[in-house]
Amino acid sequence: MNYDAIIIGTGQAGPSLAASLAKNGSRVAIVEKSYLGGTCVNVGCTPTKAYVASARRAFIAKNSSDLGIEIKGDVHINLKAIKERKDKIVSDSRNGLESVFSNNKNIDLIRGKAKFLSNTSVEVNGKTYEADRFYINVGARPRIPKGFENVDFLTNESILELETIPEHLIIVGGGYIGLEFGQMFSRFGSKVSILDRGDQLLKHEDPEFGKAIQEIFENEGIEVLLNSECITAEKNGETLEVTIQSEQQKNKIRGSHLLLAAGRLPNTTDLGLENTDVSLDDRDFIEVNDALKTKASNIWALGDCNGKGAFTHTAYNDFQIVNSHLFGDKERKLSDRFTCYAAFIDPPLARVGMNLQDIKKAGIKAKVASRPMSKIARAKEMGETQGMLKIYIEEDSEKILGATFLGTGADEYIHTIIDQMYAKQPFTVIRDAVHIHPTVSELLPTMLENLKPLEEE
Ligand SMILES: Cc1cc2nc3c(=O)[nH]c(=O)nc-3n(C[C@H](O)[C@H](O)[C@H](O)COP(=O)(O)OP(=O)(O)OC[C@H]3O[C@@H](n4cnc5c(N)ncnc54)[C@H](O)[C@@H]3O)c2cc1C
Ligand SMILES: NC(=O)c1ccc[n+]([C@@H]2O[C@H](COP(=O)([O-])OP(=O)(O)OC[C@H]3O[C@@H](n4cnc5c(N)ncnc54)[C@H](O)[C@@H]3O)[C@@H](O)[C@H]2O)c1
Repeated sequence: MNYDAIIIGTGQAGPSLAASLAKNGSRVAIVEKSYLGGTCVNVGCTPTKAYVASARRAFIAKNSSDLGIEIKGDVHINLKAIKERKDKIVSDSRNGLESVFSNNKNIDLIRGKAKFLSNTSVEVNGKTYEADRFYINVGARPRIPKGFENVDFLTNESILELETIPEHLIIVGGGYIGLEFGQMFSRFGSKVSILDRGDQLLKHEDPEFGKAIQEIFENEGIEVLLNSECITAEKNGETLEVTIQSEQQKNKIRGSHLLLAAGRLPNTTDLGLENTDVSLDDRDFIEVNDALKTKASNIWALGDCNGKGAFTHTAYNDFQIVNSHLFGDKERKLSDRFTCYAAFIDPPLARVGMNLQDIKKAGIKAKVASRPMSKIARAKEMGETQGMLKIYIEEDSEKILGATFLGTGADEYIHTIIDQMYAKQPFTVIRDAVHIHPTVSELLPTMLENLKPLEEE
């Protein structure tokens, strides 16, 4: 069977690209080996944020006496009902995608696992399909550390299938996945222990943010064990035992359930890429240029599998870049993208561009605007004063280098900074803007009136 283009994977870039190619007259096939919608829709952003919302309601129900709200009696957490709500949101999204494909006569959906036979052909379920161009959007999967293969562990996929709340959830990994699930299950009623081999939570953030999050988690009753390399696990009756190597000693921690949140690996090593000109880097990510083209002139790689981002918005932006080269002004490129993301813990941590460590490493002369949430009127009114805001400005250009916000609503007002960075305007534009009272955002101009040298941080 011959197509103009074949897309492998229905994650966050593939479906939009299929629709655009089809709209512009191409005959397209899109191959999917699992559920339509990929990680984000089925086992990533969508289900976890639905659970985060339930967990926050539970927390508020149990912890509002400081605002004069007392709930007498038990707050019951019904994980089965929480899961049913999540399943409905996920299946609505998945079904929406199914109908996009079935209603488009230029798109064939092929169910099965694709493997390249050459630069111009793939095999799916024993059948060969040829195309002029290929777009790889195969995503990533959980990394299972050595020593854990033979134990009954959970991943971000299986934990979302539980219908009863774990008594004691041990989590290996203090990154986004570990923290989001950790706080959520603690709020559902599990005892939670988060273990990381590093010396702080969220290793990509400045240490003060890792520390602040650790404090917030510990205040909620979550156990955080740092400098703890988890080397193996075994089952002893109903109990799971994880062996930890820390400071020359071996310890054991026991719990009822074990979640592995120890990073993700790209789905690139069983794709038959050895039959093509596509190359992988030393971490098995597909190597691409600024327009996401691989070393094969007719094959592009988008989303998590190219290692240029690990988020839904970066995968979708990859689609926008490729699409601009196909049907637009051909001007969009990877190197124009600023790193930005949020960890959807409560309060959320949101980040754009450089942090203090990055700036120091790059030797850039910079100033900082900062404010603790405890000095923000709206946060006080809401009773949510945990966290702090930092914005970094390059001294010479007056451009914003980056910001890290930890605080209520941070995942929304970080966009004030993101947009300003894309607008390539000096920080003085925000400094002189009038923001609405009472919001957290209204303090951003005030913060920028008080820049300090980095050394005073
Ligand atoms: C628990 C969790 C929470 C997350 N939360 C967020 C969040 O809040 N915000 C955010 O921005 N990001 C979040 N992410 C990350 C986000 O889900 C991913 O970055 C995003 O889904 C990547 O999209 P993608 O298109 O690259 O690949 P994916 O969405 O992973 O899609 C790849 C698809 O390709 C298919 N596939 C793979 N190999 C083949 C093959 N050989 N043949 C056919 N099909 C194949 C897979 O089955 C899959 O459907 C989260 C991730 C996890 C795990
Ligand atoms: N809010 C979001 O946008 C969001 C949410 C969840 C996941 N994600 C995506 O998923 C990706 C993966 O997330 P993740 O949290 O699994 O990975 P991560 O790389 O962010 O964190 C993994 C952590 O596990 C630790 N670790 C690994 N092996 C260990 C061991 N044997 N013992 C102790 N600690 C160990 C590492 O030190 C690291 O801190 C992220 O890069 C992110 O892009 C995004």
